[in-house]
Amino acid sequence: MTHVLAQGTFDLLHPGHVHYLRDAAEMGDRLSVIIARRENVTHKQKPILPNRQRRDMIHALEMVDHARVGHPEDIFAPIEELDPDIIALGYDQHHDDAAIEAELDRRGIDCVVRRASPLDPEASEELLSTGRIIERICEERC
Ligand SMILES: Cc1cc2nc3c(=O)[nH]c(=O)nc-3n(C[C@H](O)[C@H](O)[C@H](O)COP(=O)(O)O)c2cc1C
Ligand SMILES: Nc1ncnc2c1ncn2[C@@H]1O[C@H](COP(=O)(O)OP(=O)(O)OP(=O)(O)O)[C@@H](O)[C@H]1O
Repeated sequence: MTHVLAQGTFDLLHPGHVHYLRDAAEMGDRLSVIIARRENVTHKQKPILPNRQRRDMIHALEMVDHARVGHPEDIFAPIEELDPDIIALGYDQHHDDAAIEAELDRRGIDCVVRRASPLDPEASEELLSTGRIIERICEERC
C-alpha cells in the first residue's frame, strides 16, 4: 500500500484544490492531508476560515482518507507519525524539494517528494486561487 501525504492552507475551497488532491491520491492508495495552521501561514495573507473548518472541508472530500490540522512548530512531526511513502507538493508551493528530502533523510524517514500538476491556472476563466477569489469578492461586494 502506497501512502501519500498532501498539505496546504485550503482556505475557501476551489477546483484547483480538488485537482491537487485527486492528483496526489492517484500517486498511491491512501491519501492523508495536513492543513497548515493559521499561525504558520506567513508567506501570504492569513486564512479567513479557522483551522478546524478547513480540516473538516478537506476531510469531506471523497479522495481523502485522513485529514488533520498540522503541528504548531515542527512540520516533520506529523510526517514521522504518519510515515508516508510520497509527499506530494503542489505545483506552485514555495517549498524546496531537496531541503525536504534532506530532512527526511536526516530523520530516517523513507519517503520521496513529488510535484503535482497545475489545473490550467492561466487559461481558465475560473477562479482557481483563494487569493483571486478574495480579490473578486472585494471588487464586487465591498
Ligand atoms: C511536508 C510539509 C509538511 C507540513 N506540515 C505542516 C504542519 O505540520 N503544520 C503546519 O502548520 N503547516 C505545515 N505545512 C504547511 C506549511 O507550513 C505552509 O504553511 C504551507 O506551505 C501552506 O501554504 P500553501 O497553502 O500556500 O502551500 C507543511 C508543509 C509541507 C511542505
Ligand atoms: N489551480 C490549481 N491547480 C493545481 N493545484 C492547485 C491550484 N490551486 C491551488 N493548488 C494547490 O492546492 C494546495 C493548497 O493551495 P493553497 O491553499 O495555497 O491555495 P491557493 O488557492 O493557491 O491559495 P492562494 O491564492 O492564497 O495562494 C497547494 O498545493 C496548491 O499548489
